[in-house]
Amino acid sequence: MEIKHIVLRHLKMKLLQPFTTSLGTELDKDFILVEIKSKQGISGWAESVASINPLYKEETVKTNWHVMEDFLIPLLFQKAIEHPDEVTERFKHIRGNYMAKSALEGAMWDLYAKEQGIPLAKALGGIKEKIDVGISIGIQDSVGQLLRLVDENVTKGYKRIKVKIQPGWDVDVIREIRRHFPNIQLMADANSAYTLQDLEQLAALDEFNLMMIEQPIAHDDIIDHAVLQARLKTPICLDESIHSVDDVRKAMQLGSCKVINIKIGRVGGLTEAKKIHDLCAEHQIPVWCGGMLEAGIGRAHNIAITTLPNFIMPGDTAASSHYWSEDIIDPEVTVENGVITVPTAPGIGYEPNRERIAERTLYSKYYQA
Ligand SMILES: O=C(O)CCC(=O)c1ccccc1C(=O)O
Ligand SMILES: [Mg+2]
Repeated sequence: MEIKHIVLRHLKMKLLQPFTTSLGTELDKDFILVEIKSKQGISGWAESVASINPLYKEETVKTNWHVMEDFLIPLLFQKAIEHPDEVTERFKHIRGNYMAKSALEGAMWDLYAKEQGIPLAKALGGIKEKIDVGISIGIQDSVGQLLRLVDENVTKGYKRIKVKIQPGWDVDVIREIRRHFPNIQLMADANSAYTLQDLEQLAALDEFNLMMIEQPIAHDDIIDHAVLQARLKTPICLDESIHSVDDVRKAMQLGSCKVINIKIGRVGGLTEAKKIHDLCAEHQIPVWCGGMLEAGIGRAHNIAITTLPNFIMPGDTAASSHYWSEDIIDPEVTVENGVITVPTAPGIGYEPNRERIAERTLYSKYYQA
């Protein structure tokens, strides 16, 4: 792959509904869109999942821009890259900054697949033509409102319902959902809202047959999670705590979880995501693809990685229309009865819509190789 230039764009998109978690409420989505153009005129695309505030993880739009501009892009320009796996190697000595690395690496993967003339899913070793998806529902003003949303999305066919929980919005809420929907695949995500002090409250969730509870305690912990998992029947799924295949190995060794949420951005890219997938498959740990309220290009990357065989559980990759009045790709991501048909065109398989991208761009900058 021969890079001609890289374009970074800061986009802002209005969410159709506010998204509330234990971390706060999101009304808009700010993100960096990466376009890497080759000398042959092909563009590889990816989104960074870093948001405007350092609430979910430390990275933000601004820190990503700084790290990409001052460190990662110069490294990409240093010498040619034959295969996207080399990007991870090239970035290895730069600590952390997973989302920044992942956005550039993902654009290189898209470019690579397009140069090969194959779908990104295939380039990654994916095998599924269709993927099952679920939906993530934020904290609501009332239980009645939440029940209406669960009903709406179960009716649409989503294969698994995830609800956000926090102290004061947990056991009673889950009990109500179960009373109305005894048989749905249901799970809860706490985004680190609890500590080991809340053991009783978390153990009270055991009677509701949840598929899993996601990241109940600290964002940087795998030790207390192991203590907690030993006391819970409900499987723990780690999200925030996992940045690498080594993190997963250690979490498995300690017994910190039974399921892994793979987010491409959180683990530094598709190459690392694949490694995590493979290690989990080897140890019969199911994985699923998390979401970060991505626009269409990030969504397309999530769809591609989900085609790998050990993505056994439905992911958070809902339809474009769940988030946006208009997405930035053609066609939009659509979900039929909880299933997405994986695109077969080369690369991410959806066409970025330059007009809509320009309308949503607050700032952009070119970097010449
Ligand atoms: O619909 C989605 O993209 C998933 C939404 C979601 O749960 C989420 C969104 C933003 C940040 C963190 C999380 C999470 O999985 O914890
Ligand atoms: Mg989560």
